[in-house]
Amino acid sequence: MSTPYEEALAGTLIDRTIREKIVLVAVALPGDDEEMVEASLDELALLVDTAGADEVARVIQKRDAPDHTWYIGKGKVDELKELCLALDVDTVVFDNELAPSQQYNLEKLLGRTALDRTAVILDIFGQNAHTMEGKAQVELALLRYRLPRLRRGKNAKMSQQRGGVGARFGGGETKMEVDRRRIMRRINKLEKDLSALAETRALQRQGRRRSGLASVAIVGYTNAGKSTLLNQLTQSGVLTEDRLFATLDPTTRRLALPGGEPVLLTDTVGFISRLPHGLVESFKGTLEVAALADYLVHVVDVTAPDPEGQIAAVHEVLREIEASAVPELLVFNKADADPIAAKELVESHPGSVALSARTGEGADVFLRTIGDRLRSLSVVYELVVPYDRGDVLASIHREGEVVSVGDGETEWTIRARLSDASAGRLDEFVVGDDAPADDRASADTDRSDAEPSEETL
Ligand SMILES: Nc1nc2c(ncn2[C@@H]2O[C@H](COP(=O)(O)OP(=O)(O)OP(=O)(O)O)[C@@H](O)[C@H]2O)c(=O)[nH]1
Ligand SMILES: [Mg+2]
Repeated sequence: MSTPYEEALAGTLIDRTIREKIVLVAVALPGDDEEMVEASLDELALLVDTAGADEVARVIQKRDAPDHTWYIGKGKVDELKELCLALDVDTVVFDNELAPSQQYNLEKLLGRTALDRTAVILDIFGQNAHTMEGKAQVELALLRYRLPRLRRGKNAKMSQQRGGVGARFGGGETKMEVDRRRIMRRINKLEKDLSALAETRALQRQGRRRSGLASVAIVGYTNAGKSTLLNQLTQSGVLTEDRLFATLDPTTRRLALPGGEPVLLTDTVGFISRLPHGLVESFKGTLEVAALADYLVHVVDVTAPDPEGQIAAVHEVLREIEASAVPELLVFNKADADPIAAKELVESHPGSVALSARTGEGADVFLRTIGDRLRSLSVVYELVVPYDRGDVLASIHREGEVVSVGDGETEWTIRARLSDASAGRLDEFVVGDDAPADDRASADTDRSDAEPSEETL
């Protein structure tokens, strides 16, 4: 018996026995730079390839505005149909987001499946989710996408009979109402499950906070080398691939910084330009790791066609998930493949570092930098430590910067610059700090539920 997830993907998995032939379509609106439209289509071709199909042609139309009915002009749809017949094309994929009605009209006229960028991304996500939460998030996004498109089931017959990309988002028209109700019930169930998982995660997070470890999230454009970096630094066996969205499920590992201070490093899902809003919504559980981190390591691929554009796209997603306020360290990766580009990018982004996650070159500077950055977030705390707790004095020296040590009758009074995390861990010895009033309020709240505990992952 198949699980609901398998069922949700049943119409959605690529038929591996054929590689579908795909025509890519884009509309250039006034103000769109032609090169950018081409670059965006190159990326769409990569997405299509990752999903398991082949680009056989691309069509670009300049328009003042998208056509309400077809997105492109009617004349262009006719041309597109000719092209599909001539090249035996299975599916057309638009780089722009199609309204359900436009998708329906296009399929009716073309006699084959019409998809948009969002559908292709959803498809890749569907193939790459492995954990329970990842699968629930993907299924939710897929069902939300499919719901307003249910009626188009009878279209694109050819593609549906053959399976493949096109079959993925269709529904049976005869049982449309039944399907709709079923999907809505399933959406409700998934939303409930995901919010229960969010609660579990909040508890885990509380545990981590108590353990006092600073959290660092690795973010960046898809394929930038985030997982390779995590592996390089922590010898984890996270899957790395020259494919888009290889990672959907977050992995957290403990990493010791050069000063000895441990941090939690999390590798997570990559971003892309115009990441579908529905996916961001469904993946908020996974994405919140960035918003809640103490620091972001923003990995950029220096060999990408437009690294600056990718940085901007990542910043846009960070804004959408409310992670803009978290400080970031820009890391220019794949310096081994293009050292000159890496050097130029570092020069134009003061404070950034370059490295090769693959060879490890530059990792030492990176680690020192992130250590310094985390320390600079720190506050001067006053601690009272009994003379018989030399171990505590040693950890203060190791993790922070000691400003002064006063000797008392039975104890040292130490002023030291500590990260929030270290202060949390040393909570029982802290008697005061010089944080600004509101910071202190939040630091106190954070620490109020802290108790000395083993560091836990
Ligand atoms: N030359 C070179 N290739 C690298 C480097 N780091 C990563 N790569 C390659 O880039 C590709 C993507 O690496 P990943 O680590 O999977 O990238 P990611 O950012 O985790 O990608 P997603 O999880 O798909 O978003 C793989 O083929 C890596 O081998 C590097 O420093 N140099
Ligand atoms: Mg990855």
